[in-house]
Amino acid sequence: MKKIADDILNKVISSRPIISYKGSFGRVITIGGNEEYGGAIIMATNAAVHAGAGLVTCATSKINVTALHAQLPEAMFIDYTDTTKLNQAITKSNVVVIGPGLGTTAQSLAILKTTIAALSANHFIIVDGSAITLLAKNRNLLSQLKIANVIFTPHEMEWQRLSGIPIPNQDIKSNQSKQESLSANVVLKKYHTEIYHTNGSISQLSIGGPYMSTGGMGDTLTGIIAAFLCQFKQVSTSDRIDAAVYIHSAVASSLATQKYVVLPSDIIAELQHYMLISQKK
Ligand SMILES: NC(=O)C1=CN([C@@H]2O[C@H](COP(=O)(O)OP(=O)(O)OC[C@H]3O[C@@H](n4cnc5c(N)ncnc54)[C@H](O)[C@@H]3O)[C@@H](O)[C@H]2O)[C@@H](O)CC1
Ligand SMILES: Nc1ncnc2c1ncn2[C@@H]1O[C@H](COP(=O)(O)OP(=O)(O)O)[C@@H](O)[C@H]1O
Ligand SMILES: [Mg+2]
Repeated sequence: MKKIADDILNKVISSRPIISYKGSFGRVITIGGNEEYGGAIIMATNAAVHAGAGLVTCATSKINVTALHAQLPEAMFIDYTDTTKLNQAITKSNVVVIGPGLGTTAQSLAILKTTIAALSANHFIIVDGSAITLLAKNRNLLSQLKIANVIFTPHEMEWQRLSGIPIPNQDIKSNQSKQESLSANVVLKKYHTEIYHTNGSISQLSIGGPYMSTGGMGDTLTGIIAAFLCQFKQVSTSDRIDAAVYIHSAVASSLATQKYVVLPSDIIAELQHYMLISQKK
C-alpha cells in the first residue's frame, strides 16, 4: 500500500493551456439532493465548480433551485424527475456524480435507474452516499453500472452495506477482493482513507483529522474527484483520484491550523488558491 505524498498535486495539477474554453475542462452532472438533503448536492456541485470543472449541471429536486443559484450561479439546474432532460444532460457529461442527499425512496431508486441506463463506456461515474445504499439493496443494477468507469466513495458503513464486509473485518485483503469483483475504484473513507484502484494499486491517505468530521465533508470530496477526473487527462485515473482525495484533506489540515473545525464550505472556498500554489511550475 502506497502512502499518497504531497508531490501528487504537483504531478496532477497542470497549468491551463492558453488556447482553451470551458469545454476543455469537462462537463460534470451532479445528481441528488431531495427535499431533506439539498445541502449535500449543493456542496458537491460547489466543490466541482471550485475545483475547476468547466461546466457543471446539478440535477436535483425543484425545491433546491433557489438555494443552489443563490450560492452558485455558475451551476446549471435540471429537475431530477424530468427523465428526458436528465438523460440528455448525462449523455453530454464526462463525469456523473450520483448519491449525495439522493435519499432511498422509490423516487430515488427511479432516478438511479435512469442514470445507470444513460451511461456509456466514456463516462466516469462517482457513486456516493444514498446511491451506494440503494445499490446495496438493488444488486441487480451493479452489473449494468460496469459499462462506465466507476468510482465508489463509501464511508465504512456504506462499504459494509455494499461489500457485505462488517466494519471490524474491513481489512485490505477482503476489501481488495470485493473491489475487484465490483470492477470499480473504491475510495474507502475514514481516518486515513484507503483507495483501491482498478489497476490493482492501493493508496492510503496519511493526512486529515477530526476537524473534518462535519456533515457534507464527503459530499464535497465527490465534487473535487469529479473536477479532477474531467480536467487532468495527461495523468492516469488513479493519480487523478489520489490527488483529489489528497487535496481535500490537505486544504482541511492547512485550515485546521487556524480553526477548531473546518467546514466543507471552508474547503470549497480555499480550493482555487490551494490549486494555484500546488500546480506544476
Ligand atoms: N447537509 C446535507 O444535506 C447532508 C446530507 N447528507 C446525506 O445524507 C444521506 C445519508 O448519509 P449518512 O452518511 O448521513 O447516513 P448513513 O445512514 O448512510 O450512514 C451513517 C451511519 O453509518 C455509521 N458509520 C460507521 N462508520 C462510519 C464512518 N466512517 N463515517 C460515517 N458514518 C459511519 C454511523 O454511525 C451511522 O449509523 C446521504 O445521501 C448523504 O449524502 C450527509 O452527507 C450529511 C449532510
Ligand atoms: N476523524 C477524521 N479523520 C480524517 N478524515 C475524516 C475524519 N472524519 C471525517 N473525515 C473525512 O470526511 C469525509 C466524510 O465523508 P462522509 O461520511 O461521506 O460525509 P458526508 O456524507 O456527511 O458528506 C471523508 O472524506 C472522511 O475521510
Ligand atoms: Mg457521505
